[in-house]
Amino acid sequence: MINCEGLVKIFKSEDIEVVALQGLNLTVEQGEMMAIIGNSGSGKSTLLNILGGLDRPSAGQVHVGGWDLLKIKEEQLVEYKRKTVGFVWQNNARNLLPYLSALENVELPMTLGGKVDREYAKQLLEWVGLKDRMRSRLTQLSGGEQQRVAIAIALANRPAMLLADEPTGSVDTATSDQIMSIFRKVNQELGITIVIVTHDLALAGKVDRVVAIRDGLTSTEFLKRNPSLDGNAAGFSSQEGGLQDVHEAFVVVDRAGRLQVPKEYLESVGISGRASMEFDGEKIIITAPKSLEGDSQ
Ligand SMILES: Nc1ncnc2c1ncn2[C@@H]1O[C@H](COP(=O)(O)OP(=O)(O)OP(=O)(O)O)[C@@H](O)[C@H]1O
Repeated sequence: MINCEGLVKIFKSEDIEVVALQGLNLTVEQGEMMAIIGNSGSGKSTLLNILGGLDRPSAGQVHVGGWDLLKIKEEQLVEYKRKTVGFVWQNNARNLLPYLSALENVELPMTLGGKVDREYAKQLLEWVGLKDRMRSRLTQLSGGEQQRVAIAIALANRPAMLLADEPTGSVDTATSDQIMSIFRKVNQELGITIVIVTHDLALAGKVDRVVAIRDGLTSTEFLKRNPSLDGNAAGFSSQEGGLQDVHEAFVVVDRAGRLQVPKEYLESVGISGRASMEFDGEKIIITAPKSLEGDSQ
C-alpha cells in the first residue's frame, strides 16, 4: 500500500534549511494497522503529511496505492486526497462543523464527493458507538465523542488508508482505548490500512507493528510476538514499556546496509565518529576503534 524509499523532505526558509526526512524507507502492507513512534521533531508529522498529500516530498520515492506522490500533479492530488486518504488529527476541530448534527457532518464529505450514502453514514456512526447521538449537534457532544465523529468523517468516502496523527493526544485513557478499538474494528471490517503517528508507547502497544523514527530515518521496528493478540486481549499491557513486553525489537537495515546504532550503545562502548567492525562467521561485532598504531607499522 505504502512504499517509501530514500524519502527526503527539506524545509527551506530564508536563512535555514531543515532536513526533516533524511532518506527514509518504509513499507506498509495493504490492510495493516501499524504505528510510527518517535520523539518530538523526529519527522513523524512530516511523513504523515506527505503520505496524506498535504505536503510535497523533496526527493526519493513515495508510492501509495499506485500513486507516485513525487510526480503527482496538483489536480490528481485532489482526487488522491478524496479517494485514497482519510485523516484523523489530535485536534479534530478542523474536520467538524459545530452547527451541524453528527450525521450531517459525516454526510458532508460524501456531498463533496458527489454521492451521499445515508445508510453508510449511519453505519459508520454506529461503528464508532454513536448510534444514539447521530442527530446531536457537535456542540452537544463531548471532546471524545467529537473525536469519534471525526473518525466516521475520515471514513465517509471509503478511503483505502486512514492516517491518524496523535489521535488520542487530547482524550483520557478510557476514550483512548475506545478509539483504538474503533480503529481495530474498521481495520478488520473494511480491510482499511491504518497508520497511526504517536509518541505514546502505550498506544503503540495496541498495533501489530511499530516503526520508530529517529532524526528523519526509520531506526527500529517492533513486531508483535503473537499477532493473534489484539489490543483487547487479556494480559495485554498498556503500561509504558508495554511495547517491549509484547513486541520484539528489530533494527532496520536499509538496502545499502545502513542501520542506526542506538546512541546509548555507542556511548557505553565509547564509539564516536568511527568504529571497528568484525565478522566472526556468525556475528557482526562493532567495537570502539582498535588502536591505529598497529595500522601504521
Ligand atoms: N513547515 C516547516 N518549516 C520548517 N521546518 C519544519 C516545518 N515543519 C516541520 N519542520 C521541522 O522538521 C522537523 C520534523 O518535524 P515534525 O513535525 O515532522 O516532527 P514530529 O516528529 O511530528 O514532532 P512532534 O511530535 O513534535 O509533532 C523538525 O525539526 C521541525 O522543526
